[in-house]
Amino acid sequence: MNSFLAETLAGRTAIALPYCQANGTHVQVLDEGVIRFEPRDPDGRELDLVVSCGVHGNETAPVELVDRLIAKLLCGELRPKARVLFVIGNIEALRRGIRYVDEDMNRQFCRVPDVGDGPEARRAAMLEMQLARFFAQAGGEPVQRVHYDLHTAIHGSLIEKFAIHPQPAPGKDFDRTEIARLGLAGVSAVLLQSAAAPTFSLFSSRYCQASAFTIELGRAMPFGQNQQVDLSQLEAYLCGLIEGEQPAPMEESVVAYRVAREIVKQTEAFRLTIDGETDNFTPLAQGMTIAEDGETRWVIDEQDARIVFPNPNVAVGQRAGLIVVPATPD
Ligand SMILES: O=C(O)CCC(=O)N[C@@H](CCC(=O)O)C(=O)O
Ligand SMILES: [Zn+2]
Repeated sequence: MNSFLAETLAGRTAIALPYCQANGTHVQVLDEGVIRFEPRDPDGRELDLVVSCGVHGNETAPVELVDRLIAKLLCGELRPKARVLFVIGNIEALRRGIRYVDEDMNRQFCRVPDVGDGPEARRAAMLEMQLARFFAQAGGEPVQRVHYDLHTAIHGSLIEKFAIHPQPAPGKDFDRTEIARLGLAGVSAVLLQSAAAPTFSLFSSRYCQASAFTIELGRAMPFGQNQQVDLSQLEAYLCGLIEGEQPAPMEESVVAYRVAREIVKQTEAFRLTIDGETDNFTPLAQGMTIAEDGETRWVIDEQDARIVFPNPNVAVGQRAGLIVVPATPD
């Protein structure tokens, strides 16, 4: 049998009623690239978990990882104790091996009622509905809700695996326990967002009350060329969660940075004055100019600043980089 990913990319999705595997696991394909697994007795579970990947079509290592997890569940090697929803995000972009077809899908979330009519905007709205339904359907006592949106980065990085934790809703705080747990998955840093970017993880955090993270897992490569990206620790961690483990967080294992400023491209004149290939987390000296856009200059006034996601080739109005600084513990 072909893998779930291969069938999905070939356009052979069979959306169907749920069925029950020999080991009691309930399985349902809910849409193209969206599949749910539930234990025989979901009331005893401790976790509802969403793992998404391929929101950017050129970031394939996490998609291969998700496909392996789905295969293990489909053949019965993994028996879920948690409810799990897997999402393969931008299928058409994955087919073409490009970041997006029309617009960056990871800027199309939380847009109700102004949903656009491009393919990414429509897909994002459908995925929001799937997540909202997945979390709302949970019966029994309320359980922990977690969403990991898995990505890889355009550039190299001085910290290979890091997470972005969306800005919490007013009155809420960052989830320190789930941040510390990420250390068990091989993630060594977290960026605490200070503004609401319309990403998939912001959606599940704000609208589904999930502990949500975008996770960067190395460098973006085409399918079959991800040998340099070692996801074994993350894979083992996710298998454990799916099988009902509630691992103790690794205190102090994840270094926290705060997003001090977002560099937003204002016009087509925008340009970086640092090398566009600069690695993520490269330190920036105080006083240096890192970008300009007509009369506007981005000068580093923060201490211990570092650059993350430098990219002058984004659309006007989008983020062209983040300036981050060490987060002081409260
Ligand atoms: O490497 C890059 O420049 C971009 C990598 C990437 O896709 N990052 C995500 C982060 C999303 C977030 O801030 O939560 C993105 O830009 O969508
Ligand atoms: Zn991405």
